[in-house]
Amino acid sequence: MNVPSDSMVADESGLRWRNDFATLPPSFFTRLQPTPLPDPYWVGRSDAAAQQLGLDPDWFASAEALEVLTGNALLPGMDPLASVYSGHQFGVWAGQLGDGRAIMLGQTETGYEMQLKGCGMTPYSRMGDGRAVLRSSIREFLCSEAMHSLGIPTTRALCVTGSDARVRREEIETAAVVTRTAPSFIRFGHFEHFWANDRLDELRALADFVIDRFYPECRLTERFGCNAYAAFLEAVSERTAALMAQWQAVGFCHGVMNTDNMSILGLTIDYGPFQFLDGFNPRHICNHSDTGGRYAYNQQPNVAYWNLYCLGQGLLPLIGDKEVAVAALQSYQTVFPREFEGRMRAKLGLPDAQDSDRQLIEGLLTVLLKEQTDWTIFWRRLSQHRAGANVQTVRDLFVDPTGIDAWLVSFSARHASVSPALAADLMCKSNPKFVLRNHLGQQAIESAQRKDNAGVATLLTLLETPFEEHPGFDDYAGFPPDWASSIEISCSS
Ligand SMILES: Nc1ncnc2c1ncn2[C@@H]1O[C@H](COP(=O)(O)OP(=O)(O)OP(=O)(O)O)[C@@H](O)[C@H]1O
Ligand SMILES: [Mg+2]
Repeated sequence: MNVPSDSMVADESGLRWRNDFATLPPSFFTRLQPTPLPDPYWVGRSDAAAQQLGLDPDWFASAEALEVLTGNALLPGMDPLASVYSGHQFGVWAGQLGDGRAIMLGQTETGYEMQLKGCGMTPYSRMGDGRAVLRSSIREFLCSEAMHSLGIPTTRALCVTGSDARVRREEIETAAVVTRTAPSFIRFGHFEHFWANDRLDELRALADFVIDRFYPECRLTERFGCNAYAAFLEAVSERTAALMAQWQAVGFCHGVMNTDNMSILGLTIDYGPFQFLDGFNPRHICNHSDTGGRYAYNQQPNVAYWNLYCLGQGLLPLIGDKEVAVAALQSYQTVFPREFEGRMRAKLGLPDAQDSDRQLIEGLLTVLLKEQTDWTIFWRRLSQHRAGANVQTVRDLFVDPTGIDAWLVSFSARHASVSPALAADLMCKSNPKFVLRNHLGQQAIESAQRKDNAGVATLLTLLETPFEEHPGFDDYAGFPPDWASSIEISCSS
């Protein structure tokens, strides 16, 4: 393996490396090298993510990139490390966790951390093997880029590489590595870790690190008696509320909302057993391991709030007053509904708010619930109807159209004062035609397991521009086939 050297010299990748996270005290991380995988091959690559990083396109296509992004070589200036965190899993304190299979290679000068997921064991691997399998890596890769293109805050994925190295799960599978990027991978669990271990100096160092880089406005607050840590908690809570509104509006189920999977920046992080809703079932549970439904679709906003309480508990020694910490969490209760209604209004093509909108939204959800109408297809057909298509395409989605007919009357009445062109445009930009349904991912995975990566590339193209029509690809925007309901996605990855 190459030895890293001079940190700020641009290398062949076109990037200059630094690592702000490594300036934190040594108790935050362990420096270590990824464990190589034999004979890596490309599975999927996102040129859009590469461009965001400022990565040289020729280098990204090179054999060296394949080795570096599998963890088999380092570029000069990379400073690989795994970080420690703790967390609550399924509502229970789980103690120390950490990057058990993820290693941060460094941070680009443009401000993105680059992390390999599945690149070998770390001191935080516990019983795990440090690896990720091909199927879960493809899902993470595609969904990261899909969410980004939907305008939903997320960690991104630069590429997936595979290897024939064998990995044991329920059965023998092959290994893969996803390269992820984000301004920071710090989670609520990082704060909980230093709180639980009574390491207040480190807790403060972490909070200051995050505030200075990502929430500098908290230093200027006059709220909470000029308490920057309380303002920080409030800001994280509001970002999280906004994220939850986006998840709910697009029908995204995360599946494992443990506090170690909650980003301090309000990003979607850790694509495991996620799913986009097919039919509208608010109680839908996407994670086969979640037998109690803790992370069901309709629980997500409440669970996020619960997780924010855990973060608040972790920050309490810095905030200094429990009542202030509780007050800092209060705005979640107004920001989430406000953001959710805003997102739903956009889906309905309404550029401004009226008091009756909540009723319109709730009325629609009741109608969709009755027959568990397909979430994505309904919204797309409604958008097309507003753009001029016959309303019958919407009515066809219902065995008994009585409810939707009544609702469409109030929808039309509400639209009487809205420009049709403006409404149609807003709806077509708010209601994607393409989302990463389980069966689409599954088909691409099965091809990739036979070393045919064309399906991954096709899906990536569609998901990168999910609001466009893509003539000829309607099959990817259709109803899930019957066999889709038998796909079981669990925590196994
Ligand atoms: N195969 C594995 N080897 C080592 N550690 C693992 C493995 N799978 C999961 N872990 C660790 O178990 C904990 C919980 O796993 P979880 O599924 O939430 O995370 P993950 O998918 O590995 O990673 P991330 O949250 O970074 O996307 C984390 O500390 C994670 O690093
Ligand atoms: Mg995780």
